Amino acid sequence: MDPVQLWNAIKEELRESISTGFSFANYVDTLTPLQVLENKNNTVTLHLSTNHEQVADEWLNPSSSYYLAFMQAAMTATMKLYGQPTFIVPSVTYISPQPTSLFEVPATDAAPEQQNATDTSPVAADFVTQSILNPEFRFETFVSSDENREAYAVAQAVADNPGTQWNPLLIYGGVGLGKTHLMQAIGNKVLENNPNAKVKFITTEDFINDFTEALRRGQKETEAFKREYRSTDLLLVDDVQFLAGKEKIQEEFFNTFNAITRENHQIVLTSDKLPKEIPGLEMRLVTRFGQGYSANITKPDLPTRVAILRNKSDQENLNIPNDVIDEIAAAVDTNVRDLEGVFNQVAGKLRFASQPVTVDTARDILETMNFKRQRAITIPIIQDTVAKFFDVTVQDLNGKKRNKEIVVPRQIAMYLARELTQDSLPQIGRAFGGKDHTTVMHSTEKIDNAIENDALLADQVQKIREELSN
Ligand SMILES: Nc1ncnc2c1ncn2[C@@H]1O[C@H](COP(=O)(O)OP(=O)(O)OP(=O)(O)O)[C@@H](O)[C@H]1O
Repeated sequence: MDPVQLWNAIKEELRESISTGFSFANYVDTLTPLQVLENKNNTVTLHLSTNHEQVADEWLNPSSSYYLAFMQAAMTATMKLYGQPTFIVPSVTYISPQPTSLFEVPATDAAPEQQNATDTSPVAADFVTQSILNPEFRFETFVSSDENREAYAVAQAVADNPGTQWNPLLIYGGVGLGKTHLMQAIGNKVLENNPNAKVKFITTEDFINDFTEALRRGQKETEAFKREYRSTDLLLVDDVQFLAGKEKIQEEFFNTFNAITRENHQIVLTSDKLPKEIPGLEMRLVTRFGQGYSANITKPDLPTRVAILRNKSDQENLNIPNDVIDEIAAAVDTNVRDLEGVFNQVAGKLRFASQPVTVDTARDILETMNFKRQRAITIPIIQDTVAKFFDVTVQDLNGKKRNKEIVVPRQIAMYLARELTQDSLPQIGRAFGGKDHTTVMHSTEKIDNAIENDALLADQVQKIREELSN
């Protein structure tokens, strides 16, 4: 969730309750969004900062705060707009005092160069985003599986020996699949090994905002921005696809990148796609981003989803029954974030409602959260249905027999697995007794052609499809 966007939405809500003018300008507009953290207990923490001690006091003391209740109400209303039944917790950090007193409006209109014309002392970059690592994002809490094994291994190698071989490390893949988790695990590990290391985690949006703000403030602040970023031992930048099409930012990013890697310091990037597929990313950045190691993370298959849920249940000492875990894992095949969302609801029921969680409870939760209540179609279900349809056994489908009575059903089962599940070719191959992905490819092509030319076979495939969807 983007902190700036979220904060803007909350501010819109706040306008309903806090009168615009004096109060709003002093207690709301003086807050800067830093980061949104999604917590385990189905809450979200919005980190805000202020340079004014009095403002921080107002938001941090529930007993004396006048506005906190309004803030809380605005946040809850906003999260509903986001379609999430989530509570949000504000966390306000007070960052070094500014020379202005609380109710003074800073003289932003004066040209910064004029203000500082004779002053040559360096300026602190205290306006840039503060780096906050989520302590939960560690290697120990990450479930390693076929879909992320390579990324997991190289991330560990980078954490143990930053700035050596894999620089930059780029982790890429779809939303909610663990890219940020792995990236921050590197940061946490590096800090564990060397608490004095300068580790900076930011989103690309933070980088853009910080640079824009530095430019707006003037030359000394721009220098301070450069010093701050270029002196990091480990720079972690999330979602570099958002650099797309921003020429001036890309130039600054390029220079930052070069300054850090020249010192043999480490950079880790995440992206939703490979750099060469990011439209509007300059060639020199495409080349730089690809010069270290690029590791892909793909969607977790069913056994991995089960393992992630089991792991979370154990970590939180919840003892969730296996059939409940299977039900959730089968229904939520989008990404790990969604999986965690459902898990948190179940965990909440166990903790706060102190009621046993059954498969029916899980189904209700899944339905409320718009996940299909019926079982997802998985490879074992397809194998079972196809085997019954052709009167062969699942062992035959997974075995090596080459007679036509077995080969055709096996190919049809692979074809349907490709069509009806999210599993990759290698995953399907493995599920059919450890076959190579080329065998799966060959089988799906064969059935594809046969459907065109063989009406009987096309009809059989259609009947199985219908059976599966019932
Ligand atoms: N393999 C895994 N083991 C344990 N937890 C995981 C795993 N993969 C993802 N998660 C959890 O899923 C949630 C989403 O992961 P994360 O924020 O790292 O996704 P992302 O790939 O960075 O997504 P986005 O592109 O939307 O930022 C986090 O709470 C993370 O801890």
